[in-house]
Amino acid sequence: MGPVPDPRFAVNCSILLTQLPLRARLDTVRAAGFEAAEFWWPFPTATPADADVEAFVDAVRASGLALAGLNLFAGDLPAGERGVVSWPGREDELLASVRVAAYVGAELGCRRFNALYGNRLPGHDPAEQDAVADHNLAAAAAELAGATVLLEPVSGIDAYPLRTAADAVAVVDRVGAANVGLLLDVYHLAVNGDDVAAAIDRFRDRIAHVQLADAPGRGAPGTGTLPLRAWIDDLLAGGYDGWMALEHVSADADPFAWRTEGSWR
Ligand SMILES: O=C(O)C(=O)CO
Repeated sequence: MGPVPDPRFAVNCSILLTQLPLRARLDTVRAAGFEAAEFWWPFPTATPADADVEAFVDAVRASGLALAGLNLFAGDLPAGERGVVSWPGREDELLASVRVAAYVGAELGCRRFNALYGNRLPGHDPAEQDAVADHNLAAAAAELAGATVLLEPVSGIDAYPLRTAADAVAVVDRVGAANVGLLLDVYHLAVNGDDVAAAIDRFRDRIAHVQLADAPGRGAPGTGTLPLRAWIDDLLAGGYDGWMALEHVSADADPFAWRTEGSWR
């Protein structure tokens, strides 16, 4: 085996540098030497005005950054919602956001779209929600042909049913579309008690995107106890050549200082 290549880090601009307006945020990321950014759904509703979509596309394009990933509409995140993919009655919103994402992807060359599954709803049969999810994911995968729809295990929300890499891969298998893959967010997996090294080993060929933060605290690499360096090296040595998005919080003036401080494992 040859030398392990350097990771290609992207920056999640929905969690980092959010004190800055969009253009300044993107320019800061570019000036720090990154070549890509990613976003959670960047609009207040699933059906943004054309002018808002164009403003977003223009801002990313003007920054010179690639768009590494985009979440589909996921409901009210601050209120604890994490997606509408499995929510009966929200199909039109989800699919409207898929069409917007397809447009943004075509404009900016983005090929990774994260479809947050949605919390379990009181009074609804989980099987009914899973059937809604299967239908929506198949439709999203068809609309986003040529790109990949991602499924992400998430921590911190008890009602969110995808906790481990195996949970997400089970949905990938159920849907059965070739362009649905696993979003390996090592922070969420570790917080949920999943064995991240084993998940990388077992699901290597299903991993379509990677996100990084340390735990506890969801801080920058080196602020917690996770062996991020070892997991990154394992992914790279195993042939993963996609973006690894920094999806951590930071109150530091320079949220990227850890890269040169050598303090991360
Ligand atoms: O809601 C979160 O924490 C996410 O990571 C969404 O992608």
